[in-house]
Amino acid sequence: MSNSWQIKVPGSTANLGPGFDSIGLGLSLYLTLEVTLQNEWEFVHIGDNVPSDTTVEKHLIYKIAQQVGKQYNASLRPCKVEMKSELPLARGLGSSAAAIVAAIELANILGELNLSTQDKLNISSQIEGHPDNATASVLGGLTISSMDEQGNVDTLHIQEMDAAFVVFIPNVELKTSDSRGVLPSQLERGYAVRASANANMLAASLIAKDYVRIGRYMEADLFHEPFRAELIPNYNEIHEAAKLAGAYGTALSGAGPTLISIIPLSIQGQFIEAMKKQFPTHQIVLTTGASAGIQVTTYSNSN
Ligand SMILES: Nc1ncnc2c1ncn2[C@@H]1O[C@H](COP(=O)(O)OP(=O)(O)O)[C@@H](O)[C@H]1O
Ligand SMILES: N[C@@H](CCOP(=O)(O)O)C(=O)O
Repeated sequence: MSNSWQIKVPGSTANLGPGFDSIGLGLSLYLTLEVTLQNEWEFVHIGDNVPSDTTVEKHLIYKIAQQVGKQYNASLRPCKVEMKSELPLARGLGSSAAAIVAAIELANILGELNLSTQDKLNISSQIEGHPDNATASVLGGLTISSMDEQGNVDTLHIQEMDAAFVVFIPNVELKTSDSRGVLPSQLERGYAVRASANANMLAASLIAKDYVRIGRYMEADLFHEPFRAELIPNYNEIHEAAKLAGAYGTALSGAGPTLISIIPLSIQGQFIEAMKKQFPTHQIVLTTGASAGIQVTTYSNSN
């Protein structure tokens, strides 16, 4: 019988501009949990990018895992969870969605729930409130989704993107809830129609792999970026510099404050070098789409 597992979940960038609350892309930056059965629950945090508090009862991963266990009338075997992460918190790289997806997988293992992929998509998107990050963390790759009022998620999953991505992470946090707080509750119809047309063109360009158009429409959002831009350090400067250095386009990553550029694979080295010189206070990271979503490795007990 197994007594330890590794759960590895990719972070994600949501929206890609006008795909607000719908489009997500898994990134090759990971949250990793090493799980070992023991008599009591325990969380051990390793390195940066993890909350400073490790109290079991308040831990997001513990709370979500218990909530999911309860939903399926299953009790979870206690365990030690050693957690490390490449996803800075509250920066728009889907750390909360990755944590929720990891917690659902944890409940799935410890409660022997036998969840299907569709169950994981539905539960994680319902908890997040929108399916963009959660579906990308579950499946990897690019996801285009809609969630109905009952919380049923329909996702179209596109695996490969022939481009690289560069994230510009500022040294400040911005909670997704705060960044959603500046959005208007209503949009005038003509404005909403233009916003929706840009989102349609982004989705069509992603499926057609028309990278020039992908870049153009990533920069044509009307749903959220116009209202969030003033919260984002160097919003205009990074857009302009990235375009001059050869990016197809740049958008807010999720709710921000990170910005993300999509660039041709051929210019990766020179692009990073130029951006690091121009934005020395940002952490600038070259990444790619994650080819896989949740990955579970089971270690069998030799005793
Ligand atoms: N691995 C984790 N373990 C526990 N809590 C986490 C983890 N990752 C994220 N969180 C919680 O989620 C919050 C960030 O969520 P959010 O504001 O939605 O930003 P993000 O864009 O990073 O998802 C953190 O401040 C923390 O409370
Ligand atoms: N569609 C959401 C995405 C939030 O992503 P996060 O990575 O910032 O949590 C939004 O734009 O609010």
